[in-house]
Amino acid sequence: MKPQNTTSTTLPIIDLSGYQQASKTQKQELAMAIGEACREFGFFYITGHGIEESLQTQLFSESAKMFKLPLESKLKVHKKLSKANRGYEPLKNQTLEAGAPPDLKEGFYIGFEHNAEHPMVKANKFNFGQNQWPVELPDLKPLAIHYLNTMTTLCEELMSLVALSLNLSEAYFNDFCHDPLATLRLLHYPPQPINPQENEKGCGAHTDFGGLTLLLQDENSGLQVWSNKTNNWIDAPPIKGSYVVNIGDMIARWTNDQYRSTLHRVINKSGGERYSIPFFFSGHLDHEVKCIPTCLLEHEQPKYPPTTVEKHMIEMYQKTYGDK
Ligand SMILES: O=C(O)CCC(=O)C(=O)O
Ligand SMILES: [Fe+2]
Repeated sequence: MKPQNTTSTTLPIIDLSGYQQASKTQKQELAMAIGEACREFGFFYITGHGIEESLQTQLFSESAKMFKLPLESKLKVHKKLSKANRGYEPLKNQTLEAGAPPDLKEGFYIGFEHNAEHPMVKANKFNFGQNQWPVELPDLKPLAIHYLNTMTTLCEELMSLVALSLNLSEAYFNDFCHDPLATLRLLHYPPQPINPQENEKGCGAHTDFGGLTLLLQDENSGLQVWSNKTNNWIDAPPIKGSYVVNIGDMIARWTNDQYRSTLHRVINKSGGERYSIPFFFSGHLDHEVKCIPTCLLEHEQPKYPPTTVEKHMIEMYQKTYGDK
């Protein structure tokens, strides 16, 4: 159906250095660059984001240790034992591309460490609850929680730039950003088999469900992004220290697809083990997601009915996990 070769087109790289001290004009310039990338690709890299490389390296190191634990240890923290989808998911547990074989990846889900008294936990909100931590790795918890908090702040900044890029006030998405669902996912991809089943790959073609995804990759390529312009897959190779940022379904719904929630997939042809760490910023679960009036062009109708963050997230988990 779709050509399998990739082109050498590259995704834009946006340097956020100096964002904290940026003038209004400088913020507008950054916002313009983000807007352009969101319209054309729905994907871009960020550098100068302020997340220290040593933190990224430590997290990769803990992640590799976690996946190297005996299966028996990992199964003790299987995500099916958690009410909040936290913990380990074995290889081939999720099918991100409908009709394709299950994904050749294993993962580990981490969220904010809220206690049972937190209002969102008490209200049984989707994916709010306790984490599960492998006893063998005492350093993982403080590191991952610190990383989650830092990434959340970065996403708040990016959401205010997204707002500016749409000619909205910088604070437009503040309610969305309040008490958000934010998920860290440690991923491990074994090498692509020499004789894969038809359409079998690390991660099937999919769009991300939430607001923003910030992906940290190790040195191994594998991520490919669909380009509507060239009708082809574009490689998104790792750039040391950077994040690949992509727009999730909610921003596409808000903007009536002016900003793209773009298909992407992973084929780990590196020959070695590939590790990646996506951070999903999904926002406040009760937030309504419906077309922003100023994003509707003349004579256009909203393409998607209004929904809430929570409804959309539940629907997407059901779609990709089936009864698992
Ligand atoms: O591992 C990657 O490079 C991408 C992962 C991804 O797209 C996802 O988890 O949604
Ligand atoms: Fe994704």
